[in-house]
Amino acid sequence: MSLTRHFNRGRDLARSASDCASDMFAPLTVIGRGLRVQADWARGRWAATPKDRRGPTLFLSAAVLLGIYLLPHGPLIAVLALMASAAWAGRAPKAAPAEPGPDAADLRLTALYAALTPYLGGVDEPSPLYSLDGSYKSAFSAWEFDAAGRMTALDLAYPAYFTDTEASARAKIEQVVQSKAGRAREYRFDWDEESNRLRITALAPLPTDIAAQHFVTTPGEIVLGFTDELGSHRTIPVHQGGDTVQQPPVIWRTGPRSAEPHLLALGAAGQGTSTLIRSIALQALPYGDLVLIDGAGTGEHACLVNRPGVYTVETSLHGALAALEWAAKETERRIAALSTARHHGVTPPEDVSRPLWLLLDHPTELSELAHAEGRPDPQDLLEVPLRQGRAARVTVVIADDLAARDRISTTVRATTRARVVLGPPGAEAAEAALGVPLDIAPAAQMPPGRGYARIGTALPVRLQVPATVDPLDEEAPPQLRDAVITLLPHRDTRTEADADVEPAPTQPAAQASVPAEAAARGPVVELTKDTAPVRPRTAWRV
Ligand SMILES: Nc1ncnc2c1ncn2[C@@H]1O[C@H](COP(=O)(O)OP(=O)(O)OP(=O)(O)O)[C@@H](O)[C@H]1O
Repeated sequence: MSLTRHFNRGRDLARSASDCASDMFAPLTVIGRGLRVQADWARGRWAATPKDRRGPTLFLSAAVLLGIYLLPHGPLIAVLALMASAAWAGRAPKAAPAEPGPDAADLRLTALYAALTPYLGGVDEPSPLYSLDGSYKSAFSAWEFDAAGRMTALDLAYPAYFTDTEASARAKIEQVVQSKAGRAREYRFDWDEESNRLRITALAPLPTDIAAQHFVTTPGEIVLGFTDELGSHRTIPVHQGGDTVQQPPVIWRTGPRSAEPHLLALGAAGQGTSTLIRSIALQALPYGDLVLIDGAGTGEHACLVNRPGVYTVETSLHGALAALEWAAKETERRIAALSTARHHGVTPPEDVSRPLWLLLDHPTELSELAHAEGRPDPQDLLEVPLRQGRAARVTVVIADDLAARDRISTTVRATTRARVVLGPPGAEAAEAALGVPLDIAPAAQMPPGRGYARIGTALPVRLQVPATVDPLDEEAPPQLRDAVITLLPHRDTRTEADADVEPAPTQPAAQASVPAEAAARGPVVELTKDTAPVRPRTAWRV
């Protein structure tokens, strides 16, 4: 042990002595190295001097040395000059500048250029924009990268013969760009077909922390969600993260003057179509009445049961058929009443002008059941409200699974001109859901409630639905549940007093008075999953 200590101590001493010595003798080392350099130089010169000139050279050198010797302090000056020049020649050579590392942007753009070449390169072209031995600088004119080295924008040219009018050709390019630039983000593709240029922009994520709340809109306007500044020129004040900020909403205008009186929302499973229905219901209830059909029967809309203005929340095929038959007759009754009022030049009664909402969550499940049982398809019963509902202020909202889009009836597809798709859709599914190809490449993963909306013939815009959780979902964050409870008609608590439900009128003639009664009735439901009944009201039982 002690031997090791001695050994270590000795080694430390030796190391510090050598450090000291090297510091002390550093000037001598430099001069010595310089003298060696000079000697090498002199030897080289001597070897390079032709033999016949060596004698005169030697003689001249000797004469110079003699002259120096004879000068006052000549030898001392000569020695000092020699030492100084040796110190200069022997100084440590400058470290060679480090080779610049490869530029990340350069590498990424080169990789993207190479990946696009098979799709945009011309085989027989004399000077193609894209070729195997070409440079990205020939086709890419501008680019931007963020601090993390990720591409945020790119401007590129493509050859005129590229079939930029074909959705499938575009989709291939968009797929390549997204795979090279990172699938975690969304990209907007602006194809300038006239000048054969493509502008690619990476899109910042939309905020996901906007909860259900009272939005500042006019009656008939429904906030489907929020978008970016490209998607809306309007902003509304929103409570977000404990503050009030301005956010651009996606507004859907309903009512008799709306060109898009009905909405179809499709979404991948778990991406938030039921949440969208709940969000619409909460915005519609202050101004109208609603019938809700929950085809999946999951009870996700039980919080609306027996609320003022909510006629019914149906989960069974039987109840759904009864409710929809009533809705069809109610639409016809409203049309007749409106036409009579117009004929007599009087204001239509309030019960025909109060908006009526038919909200159907996963109706294709009921369609399948109806088909199996040989009963009428609930979607067929929507024909009258869909076709004549606009004048009668009857608005239909249908939400279903993206995978069930083929089971959506032709009438529904033809009459729902406001469209939403939630979740990351493929190019084909997006086109089927929105009616036009999507010029945005969705991120591989999207939070619930994220998708795209298209109102009428406008271009699709990005959409984030406000977080409108089921207040009966005990796993949902309490503040989000409370936000929804606050908006339910007759804001109350989870301990609302139980009360007998007044029997609804049973005569068809009395159906017109249902809205007024529904509005007048007080809170009657206890907000718990066990006791909230989901049952049809007797008014439209068949
Ligand atoms: N906009 C949103 N913000 C926050 N959370 C959301 C949003 N939309 C949905 N969620 C959450 O995602 C989950 C699934 O939502 P939801 O039930 O609405 O989806 P869905 O599409 O109807 O599902 P399914 O098709 O399986 O019935 C729920 O926990 C819900 O709270």
